[in-house]
Amino acid sequence: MIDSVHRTRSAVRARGLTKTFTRKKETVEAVKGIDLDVAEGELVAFLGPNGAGKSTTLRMLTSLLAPTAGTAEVAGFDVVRHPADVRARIGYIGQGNAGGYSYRVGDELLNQGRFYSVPTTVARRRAGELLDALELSGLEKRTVQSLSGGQRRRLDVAMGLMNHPRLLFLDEPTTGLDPHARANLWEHVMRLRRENDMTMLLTTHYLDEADSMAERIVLIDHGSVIADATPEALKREYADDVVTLALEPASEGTGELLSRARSVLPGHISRVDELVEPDGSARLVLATTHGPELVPPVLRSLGDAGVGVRSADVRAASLDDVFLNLTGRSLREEAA
Ligand SMILES: Nc1ncnc2c1ncn2[C@@H]1O[C@H](COP(=O)(O)OP(=O)(O)OP(=O)(O)O)[C@@H](O)[C@H]1O
Repeated sequence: MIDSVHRTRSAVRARGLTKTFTRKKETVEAVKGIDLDVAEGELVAFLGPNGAGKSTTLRMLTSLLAPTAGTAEVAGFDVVRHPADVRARIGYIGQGNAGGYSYRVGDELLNQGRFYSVPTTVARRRAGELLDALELSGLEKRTVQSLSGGQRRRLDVAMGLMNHPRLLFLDEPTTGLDPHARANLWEHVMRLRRENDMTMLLTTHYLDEADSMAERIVLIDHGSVIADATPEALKREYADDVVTLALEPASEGTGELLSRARSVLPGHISRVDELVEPDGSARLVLATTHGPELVPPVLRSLGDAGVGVRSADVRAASLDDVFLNLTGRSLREEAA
């Protein structure tokens, strides 16, 4: 009972959060009045194209950047009026590597502890625990510049956790890492999250990462929230699975075959497209909310009507489809 009350407390609450940058004569409306609630214990990902306003939002929530308008409370404190209270309770892992290149790994962690006023003996113990937890043991005496990209990013995470935060902000934690290093970093971060019961708010360009890691996705475009739900709900609401059926050739001709096939399809299909290859072979492309479940009844109906099916392929709805349907643009292409 107590736990459920505790869990529904708000870790982040923003209303009308706005940031306008003005430089010389240029004005950039980076964030346009975002409302956001993150409950304690949630893992929320900001997903959006370059320049959407994700980092600017994160920097306002971590008190690093003053909003132009609107309010935000983080860990119960107003980010403008009580920035020190906010910073004492959060960890922030920015886009760039935090470690000073010529400093030693161990010293960087102790310096970070000092920055958060963690007593030295506690900081030493904490640094040791984090080095172990993030597979950095034995590297204390190495300089930051001698670490691999993945090790450096793990050091960033360790630095962000020196003050034992319950709320962690990560700005593109895995950008630039190879798939193995990305998976490795996530494994560590998720374990530390479980062990420390942390709330997490992160930004990412990687659709697969947001899809598999985030409990909730806040889709941001041009400084505004365009959707906010679980990955499953977003895909159900804004995208379809695509079922492609390659048909067996028939003597009656491709046009007649396709119209006979179409006429027996079950009702709950959002869209049917026909593809005819140069060699005359035909495919039906069906957009539907429940692709895998649609295949058996479609095969039965086509079979009963004497339409042979050579192969069936189901492509599950993706977050890129969601973004495409909401904005007309592909996140995958913009990221590339
Ligand atoms: N200090 C600044 N001065 C002027 N404009 C800025 C500044 N910081 C960000 N911007 C602009 O604000 C907009 C939002 O930038 P922001 O970095 O928040 O986007 P983002 O979604 O995090 O992008 P990315 O995924 O590329 O990091 C962009 O148009 C950017 O050029």
